[in-house]
Amino acid sequence: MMFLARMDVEFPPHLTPEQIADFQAREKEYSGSLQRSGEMAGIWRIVGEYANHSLFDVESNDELHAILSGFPMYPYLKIRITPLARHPNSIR
Ligand SMILES: O=C(O)CC1=CCC(=O)O1
Repeated sequence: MMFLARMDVEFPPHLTPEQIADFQAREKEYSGSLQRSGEMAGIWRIVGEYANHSLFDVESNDELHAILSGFPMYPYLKIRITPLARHPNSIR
């Protein structure tokens, strides 16, 4: 099952730059492992925003939820999910 996620990052003002850098480092590690295992098929920065579009290839809604809630920055992410189905005109 393919899902498109839009994630907007909203850090609260009380976090220090060091705390933010730590979240970003842990996020990069977790995201990298999901990309290497294939559950995260890609991630793109949305130009001009602290936000991304990511593509997930997972077995179920429950698996997607577990993956998303495992992101270290999850408490600071506003996530919108679009389930994707194969388009009849797709040649792949
Ligand atoms: O877009 C970001 O920087 C936040 C993020 C969520 C998943 C990821 O890899 O980065």
